[in-house]
Amino acid sequence: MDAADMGRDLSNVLISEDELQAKIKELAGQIDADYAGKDLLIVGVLKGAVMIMADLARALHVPVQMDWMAVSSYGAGTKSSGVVRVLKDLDTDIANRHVLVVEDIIDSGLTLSWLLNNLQSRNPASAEICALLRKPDAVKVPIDVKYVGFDIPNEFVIGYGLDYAERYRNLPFIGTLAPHVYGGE
Ligand SMILES: O=P(O)(O)OC[C@H]1O[C@H](OP(=O)(O)OP(=O)(O)O)[C@H](O)[C@@H]1O
Ligand code: HPA
Ligand SMILES: [Mg+2]
Repeated sequence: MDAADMGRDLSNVLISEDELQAKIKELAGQIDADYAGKDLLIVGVLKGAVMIMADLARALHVPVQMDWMAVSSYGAGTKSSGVVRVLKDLDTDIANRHVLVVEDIIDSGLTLSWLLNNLQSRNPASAEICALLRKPDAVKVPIDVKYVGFDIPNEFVIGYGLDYAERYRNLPFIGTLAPHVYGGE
């Protein structure tokens, strides 16, 4: 796929690279203040959270350790299957640790609600969520999110870690997908 193909697949740019980076600095400032003097473990949820984890971690000033979980509920489609599968568990024992889960998006909320329950059963000192994007109109399970970057409309988005059928993750901005790509009008 070349740049022209990529351009035709995009419907529009929802959040620019500059807006993303400014928001990440703002979130990092809040996290720095809240976790000052604490030992923080940030947990990225593969694969969508790779970009936000990499940029957020570099914007933080508090010392952190990084770990990763891989879960999948979307497979290759644009709808959550509702079934969360753990593809890779943490390497770290999180008992008595301050844990901040870093996610690219809360859509239905099914993934994070399941994940938070799972992590809480391991007795961390605290477990909070930082999500770059949230779709308020799509949420099916209420989730207590401490840090949110942007509330966005209920449309399928791509870029900055977010994929459609494993593509577009490397776009540096968030865009919406043209309906022709996934079989719409
Ligand atoms: O709130 P929900 O409706 O549960 O959707 C959010 C989840 O779906 C996506 O993951 P996906 O299963 O596509 O895996 P990926 O990160 O590897 O793309 C996204 O990265 C979140 O983890
Ligand atoms: N885009 C990409 N992946 C997703 C989305 C989305 O809008 N919602 C949940 N996973
Ligand atoms: Mg996905």
